[in-house]
Amino acid sequence: MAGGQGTRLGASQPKAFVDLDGMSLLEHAVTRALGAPEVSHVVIVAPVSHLREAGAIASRSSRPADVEVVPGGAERTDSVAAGLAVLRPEDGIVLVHDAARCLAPSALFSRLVREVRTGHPAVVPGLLVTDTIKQVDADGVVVATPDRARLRAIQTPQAFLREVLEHAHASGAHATDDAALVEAVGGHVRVVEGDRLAFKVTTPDDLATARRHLSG
Ligand SMILES: Nc1ccn([C@@H]2O[C@H](COP(=O)(O)OP(=O)(O)OP(=O)(O)O)[C@@H](O)[C@H]2O)c(=O)n1
Ligand SMILES: C[C@](O)(CO)[C@H](O)COP(=O)(O)O
Repeated sequence: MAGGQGTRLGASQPKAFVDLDGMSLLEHAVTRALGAPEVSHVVIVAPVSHLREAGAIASRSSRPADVEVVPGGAERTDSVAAGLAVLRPEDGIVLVHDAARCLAPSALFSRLVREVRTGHPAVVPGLLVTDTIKQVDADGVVVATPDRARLRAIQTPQAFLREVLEHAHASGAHATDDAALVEAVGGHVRVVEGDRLAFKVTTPDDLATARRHLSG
């Protein structure tokens, strides 16, 4: 998913096309996705304004025949739907990934596919939460302190049996992640150990963190 604008990053171009050590975030993400032997087809969902740039990334990737580009939609869910619409008949497991999580390693893609193959229809990576999280009302008054041991900070790639994800999207609902759509239609979503490198570049600080990771 590279169809967002990256408003919180505040760069002069959409976030996925911002440079990170000589390569855009999107190119880092595509390179790592293609590095997983289980990944046979990549669909880049890009802003209408950047279809050409996305096409160039597809062309210079390690497997250009397996990478295509489609225009995204207004919200992330619309962009995912645009990607689902061009899946190939043989695409049985779908990984939905954010270009913003550009350093998620190939091994994480492979591990998620393996989890789906062992019989879990929807598998997402998550990290233990290290802060105490409080639920507040509209006035900022605490209404609950959930048990931290039961909380996970969810990442991408998120892996699904294709029919499970298509069924969830057919509901027409919107959510910030695809697992929530599956949950909303009564599907079982399993959380497995995430990867610190799969953090999301949202703000300029996150971009600086990504640069530090790459430099050593
Ligand atoms: N209409 C959209 C919105 C988001 N995304 C993608 O979804 C991922 C996660 O979204 P986020 O980090 O929130 O990206 P943006 O929406 O671009 O950021 P912002 O909310 O700061 O504008 C990103 O890789 C983004 O490109 C997308 O494909 N289509
Ligand atoms: C899909 C996601 O990256 C999982 O953590 C996240 O929900 C995207 O949310 P955002 O609001 O678009 O940043």
